[in-house]
Amino acid sequence: MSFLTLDHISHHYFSKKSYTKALENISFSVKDGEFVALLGPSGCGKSTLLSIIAGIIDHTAGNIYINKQPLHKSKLDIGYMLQQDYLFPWKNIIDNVLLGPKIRREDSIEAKKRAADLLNQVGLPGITESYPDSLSGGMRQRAALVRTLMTDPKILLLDEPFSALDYQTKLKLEDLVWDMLQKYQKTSVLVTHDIGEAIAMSDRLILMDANPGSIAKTFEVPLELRNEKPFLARRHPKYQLLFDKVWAELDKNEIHDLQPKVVEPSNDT
Ligand SMILES: Nc1ncnc2c1ncn2[C@@H]1O[C@H](COP(=O)(O)OP(=O)(O)OP(=O)(O)O)[C@@H](O)[C@H]1O
Repeated sequence: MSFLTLDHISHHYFSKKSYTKALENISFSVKDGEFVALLGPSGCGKSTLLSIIAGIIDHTAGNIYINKQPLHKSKLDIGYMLQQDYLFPWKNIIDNVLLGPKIRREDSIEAKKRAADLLNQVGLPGITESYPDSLSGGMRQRAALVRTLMTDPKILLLDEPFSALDYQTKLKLEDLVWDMLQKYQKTSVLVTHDIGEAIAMSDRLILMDANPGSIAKTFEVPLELRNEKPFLARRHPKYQLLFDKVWAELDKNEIHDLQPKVVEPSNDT
């Protein structure tokens, strides 16, 4: 059943002198518990789309539904994980991850127990009193994942969360995040430039084209890959087959002009 529905979403950025057609007519659905990856050239509107789903920016046209409710009426929490962890450097880890429950005035003893349990699950036991500056990039992203999960979001938006990490840490974190999202049955949308990451982590890939941002093609990930953790999925023969198909499609789309489509207003506007 569809949990998140985007129905003919368009978005234009306006300035005094021009406007940019960032997204045009984007429609797709994400099922409850499904993991979808958005892939496409720089500037095709992937981050804009995530910001629209998160309710951070208002789209110009179209409708978004979460669990059949219009986005602005939905009371469900949406979690956001970004390339940067945005942990507050002046707060220790436990205070950083307890920020969400504190704002929501949740029971602090219960929240602390949950935080300790989650920190344990992501391999960060005993760092509750540490400050972000004393942790590695991978550890900080693990803490950021716990902070995101603390509010028990029904939908998780992941905007290149591993792109600032070294390769080995990135592979480990892909497995960890995939595990946690499976365990807690989250509906997830991942934005990435990494074809391998998209195939290894998701159930379905949506390939976007630029100028204006639109959907070029959708690929279902074979069940054999979806049932494996990302690291093992990368070693499956069907992984390379799908990689080649996606690569060919992206390559084909490279003929498109990647400069943003800036439309100058005519004299009568
Ligand atoms: N605040 C803004 N004002 C005007 N134009 C914007 C703004 N933010 C993004 N754009 C333009 O909208 C288009 C889509 O940008 P967006 O950042 O969503 O793409 P993206 O696919 O996430 O890019 P990347 O992969 O490089 O992160 C681009 O042409 C960009 O220049």
